[in-house]
Amino acid sequence: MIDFQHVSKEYPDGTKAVNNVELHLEKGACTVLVGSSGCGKTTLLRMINRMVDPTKGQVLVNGQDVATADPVKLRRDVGYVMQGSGLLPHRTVLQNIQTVPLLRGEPKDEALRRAKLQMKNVGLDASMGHRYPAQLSGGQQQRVGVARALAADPDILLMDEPFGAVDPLVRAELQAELARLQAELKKTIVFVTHDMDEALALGDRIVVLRAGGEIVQDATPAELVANPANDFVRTFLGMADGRRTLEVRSTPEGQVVTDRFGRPLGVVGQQEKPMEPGLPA
Ligand SMILES: Nc1ncnc2c1ncn2[C@@H]1O[C@H](COP(=O)(O)OP(=O)(O)OP(=O)(O)O)[C@@H](O)[C@H]1O
Repeated sequence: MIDFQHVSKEYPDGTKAVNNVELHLEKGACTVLVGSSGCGKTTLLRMINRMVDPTKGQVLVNGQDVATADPVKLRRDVGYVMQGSGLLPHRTVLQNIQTVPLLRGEPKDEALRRAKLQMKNVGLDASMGHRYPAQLSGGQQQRVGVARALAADPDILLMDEPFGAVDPLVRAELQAELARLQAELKKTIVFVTHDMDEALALGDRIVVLRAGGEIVQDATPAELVANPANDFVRTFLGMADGRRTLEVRSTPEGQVVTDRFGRPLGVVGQQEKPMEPGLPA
């Protein structure tokens, strides 16, 4: 679906942001690029919709080199959500969400219908449609940002630290909403974060990067936690300090899951798992 082939980016001031990256992103999956500040995540993301052009190598979307695509059309066809939502301040919520459908020449009533549907999809009350972005909370603005990106019905959704500026509770809510939406929509999502918990919550695949856009590990969340490639990944996961090492302890009250200090975190799940499709009952 999206292929980075020997991709490098050197900015005009000589900064080597990304060096010889080889990466394949699956259609319909959420791939999270995770790594500390400045490791090249945003640079990689922006190469997909040509906000940044590589200095070497190629980025292919469905087999086509994006360098040969019209950048304006590409940006309309690829959804983009960023931190701080990037909403137009003098346009209402509904006007913001309708931007791309109207630019594409869709009839006004169809664009409005789609905008209202997307507001509902991201959990925004219809009454907010006529507010301006400054009249919304940070979390609500991010929801509008997601609705705006989805209103264009893109196959690909690029998300650059979209929930970075909201408090932890709202952030967890937004992550859960996105996971719910994605289970239904199956978009190809590329999600950038420096937060490993967020990566584990959302990623079908997680690509761990370090300085210079070097890929340290590309794995499913379970593989990453079970088999971190090296100390860098272990530290980034918080395994080096034991944060993810949980224990099951027997107590007079029953079995309890604790952290490495013995602090109770929860219990071992008792819920029945749904049967795999196709297996005999
Ligand atoms: N326009 C630019 N000109 C020069 N250097 C740049 C430019 N944009 C980014 N860089 C540099 O390229 C490197 C990678 O930046 P990038 O924004 O891709 O990293 P990041 O992993 O997304 O970081 P963050 O998590 O802080 O957003 C950094 O060293 C950054 O300073």
